[in-house]
Amino acid sequence: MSRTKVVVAGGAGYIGSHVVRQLQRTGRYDIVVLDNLSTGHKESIPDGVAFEKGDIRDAAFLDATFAKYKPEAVFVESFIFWVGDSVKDPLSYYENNVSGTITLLQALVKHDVKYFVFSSTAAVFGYPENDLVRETDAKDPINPYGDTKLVVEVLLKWVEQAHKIKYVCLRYFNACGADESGEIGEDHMDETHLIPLILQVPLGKREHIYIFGDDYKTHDGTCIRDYVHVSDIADAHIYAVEHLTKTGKSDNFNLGSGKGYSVKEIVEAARAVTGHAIPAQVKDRRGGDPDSLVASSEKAETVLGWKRKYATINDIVASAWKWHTTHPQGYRTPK
Ligand SMILES: NC(=O)c1ccc[n+]([C@@H]2O[C@H](COP(=O)([O-])OP(=O)(O)OC[C@H]3O[C@@H](n4cnc5c(N)ncnc54)[C@H](O)[C@@H]3O)[C@@H](O)[C@H]2O)c1
Ligand SMILES: O=c1ccn([C@@H]2O[C@H](COP(=O)(O)OP(=O)(O)O[C@H]3O[C@H](CO)[C@@H](O)[C@H](O)[C@H]3O)[C@@H](O)[C@H]2O)c(=O)[nH]1
Repeated sequence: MSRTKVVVAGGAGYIGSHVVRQLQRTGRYDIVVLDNLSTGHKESIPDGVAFEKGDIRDAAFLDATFAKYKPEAVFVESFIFWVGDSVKDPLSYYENNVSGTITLLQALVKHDVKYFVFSSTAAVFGYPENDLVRETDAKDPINPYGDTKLVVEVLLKWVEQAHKIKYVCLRYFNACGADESGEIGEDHMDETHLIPLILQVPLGKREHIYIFGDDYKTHDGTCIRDYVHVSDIADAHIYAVEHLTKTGKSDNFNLGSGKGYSVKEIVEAARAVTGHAIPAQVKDRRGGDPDSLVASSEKAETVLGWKRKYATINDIVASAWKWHTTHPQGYRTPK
């Protein structure tokens, strides 16, 4: 069987590196990672995967890379995404995320690449109108980060019409956990995500976890989110590209689990997994946090055939714990 040539832009980052692993495990893809290493890690790229260091905003670099590898599909994980920063510095967000994706799409057009899988986000919905967020729900981002994703989603419709590029937008809810091998995981400088921050307590890196607000309209007052294992999210990329090659139909999918957990419940799960007391202190709310954000995953399951392997929050947290205990300094941990 012939192998499909794919480019993973941002493939050295947290989610991108897991997409690369899952693609590689199928044995059906020739993979090239394209990454400027602004937040990614070269050490995450496994043997057998080509790497080109460069920027998605650099048309000449993309031209040379696409001419060399002749990809049939491109996956995009190369966004900057700290929500707080996006409010303070919207221009950098639009420049990297929107302008970068436009330059990338121009390379797809020039090199006749047919398929595009885009890393979108729950943040396109802003404050959700329903308990379970469906693909058809209103989109109204409340920060520049979410808006850059929505701009690209809309842009893709017109690019498809003009240039016949077929695309899938995957809207990740809260990505977490780490690859079963224990070799790759989450290593963000200035981490803001809840689960890695909680695990810094049993690792001895912080004394307690702050809970941002306990006066939300939820059963225990803390925010509810939909935590999905990063390898399950990565698998969805394979379903997405197979869907595109089989049906030629562009589409958008929410990637969640249909079940939300409160911040307090995540802290409890981490206590159960690590056996550590993990002290928690309640602080003021963080700006721009909706009470609850949980996805219906029905469409991804029925249309793509997406199946999640990680069913329980404890399994998800345990996989993150395995990565952090073996890599307390992330990729800088001496071997
Ligand atoms: N982590 C989450 O919970 C979550 C949830 C929803 C959506 N997302 C989206 O998923 C994507 C990946 O998130 P992540 O957590 O893996 O982030 P990450 O920072 O770990 O990975 C991003 C990668 O893209 C690279 N990159 C950034 N700008 C680039 C550019 N201009 N040119 C080339 N490479 C560039 C970085 O070096 C890095 O390797 C982002 O688009 C993010 O918005 C993440
Ligand atoms: O020290 C902390 C860190 C976070 N939280 C709370 O934990 C929840 C989860 O926060 P975090 O892990 O930062 O994720 P989100 O802000 O929900 O954002 C993630 O999930 C979104 C989709 O749901 C994506 O759009 C974003 O890119 C991704 O960072 C939120 O209620 C936070 O207020 C705390 O209480 N204490």
